[in-house]
Amino acid sequence: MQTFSQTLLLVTAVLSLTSAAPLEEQKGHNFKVHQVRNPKHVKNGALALAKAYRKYGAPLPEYLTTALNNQTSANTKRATTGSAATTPEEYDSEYLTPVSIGTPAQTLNLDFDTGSADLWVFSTELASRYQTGHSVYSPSKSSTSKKLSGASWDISYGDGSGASGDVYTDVVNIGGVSFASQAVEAASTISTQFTEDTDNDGLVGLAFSSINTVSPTSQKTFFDNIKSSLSQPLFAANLKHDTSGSYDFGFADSSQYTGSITYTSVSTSQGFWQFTANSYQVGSTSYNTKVSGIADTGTTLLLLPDTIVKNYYSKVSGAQNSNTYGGYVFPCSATLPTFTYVVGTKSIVIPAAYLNYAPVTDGSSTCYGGLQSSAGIGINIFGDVALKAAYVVFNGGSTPQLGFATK
Ligand SMILES: C[C@@H](SC(=N)N)c1ccc(Cl)cc1
Ligand SMILES: C[C@@H](SC(=N)N)c1ccc(Cl)cc1
Repeated sequence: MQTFSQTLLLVTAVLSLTSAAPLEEQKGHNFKVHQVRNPKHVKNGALALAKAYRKYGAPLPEYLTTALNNQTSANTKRATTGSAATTPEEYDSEYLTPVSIGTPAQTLNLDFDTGSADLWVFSTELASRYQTGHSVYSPSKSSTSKKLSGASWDISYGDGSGASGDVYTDVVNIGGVSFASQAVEAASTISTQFTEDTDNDGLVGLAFSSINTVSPTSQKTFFDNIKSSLSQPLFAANLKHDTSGSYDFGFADSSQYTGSITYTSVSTSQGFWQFTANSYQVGSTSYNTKVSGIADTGTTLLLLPDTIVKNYYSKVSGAQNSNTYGGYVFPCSATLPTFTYVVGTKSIVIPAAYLNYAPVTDGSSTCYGGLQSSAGIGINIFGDVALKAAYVVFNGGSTPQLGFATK
């Protein structure tokens, strides 16, 4: 409810905002004075109004203080960006990225996984035989570690692997971007897939925090924690075949892709970066059918419906769906077609070489396909075989989106 004097003030303030008569008329003489509006000046009614209130020594009404505060937080320019090199294991089976944890920094090589939301690490809480050969997180050696009282975690992945343990908060730095109180999930148990993977020291979950497994209070991913401080609320995956690529935070690196980035909508309902490709191609044959799936850096292969997989391997002489090897195999000498998925109107072409994943066992002349069936999973998975053909932007803005560019 405004008093008369406040209304008077408001009227005065508004009048002071209206443009005054041109300077030359005001001064009476006729020489042309050419005023140039400051192109940089952003009109800001709330600020001008507040100035008028202050000029008359009147207290600011609540709505005005609120407006100014909202602007201040919005105007606080996000400043940070960062970039970390990510290096493929043999056959591009996974990509490992150095991450610094604690004070002094303990650097571990972690698997960035846009298909899960837990940051967990090999730790001193594991039986010593499982620590051998790994970099492990030792909370007791970090002056900034804090035990998250009563918290535990237990994760199972689609491939049947898993891990569990308790939780600390500590400073985590990735590619120069730091967060002081990141939930660091220390493993005290890990499955055989992890005990056998001697280079992987844990995972950084980059899916949505809604699927974090910490109990009783779920924790935020590193990306969720740093998002508001980034120049732009996004990260990008630039995975490559048989050589190091990068994870970029807060910016899309235009030196790393060609043409434009095509953005497409994301469903976060299952906690994943789920999107829909409009169509696909096997070689030059186009199939006009939509394919939904998740952008998942933590899964090695491209896992799609049987119909698509059958269309693909029908073009590969000697291909068969092997019970022995659990998927489509073919002679390593076979000529493979490319596989294309279309995001918006942008075609992402997966080179044939990426679709010859690896010999079924070292030295074999039978090779395992990079494209396999998603039957039984319940969701299609655009894993590394698909993502390493693109520069992929994971935009966590108010409406999350995925962006794809060729490179
Ligand atoms: C979503 C991924 S797991 C992950 N990226 N953390 C997945 C689910 C189910 C299967 Cl069968 C294989 C992989
Ligand atoms: C990301 C998860 S699940 C998956 N395989 N897609 C995982 C499990 C086991 C290892 Cl050794 C590495 C990664």
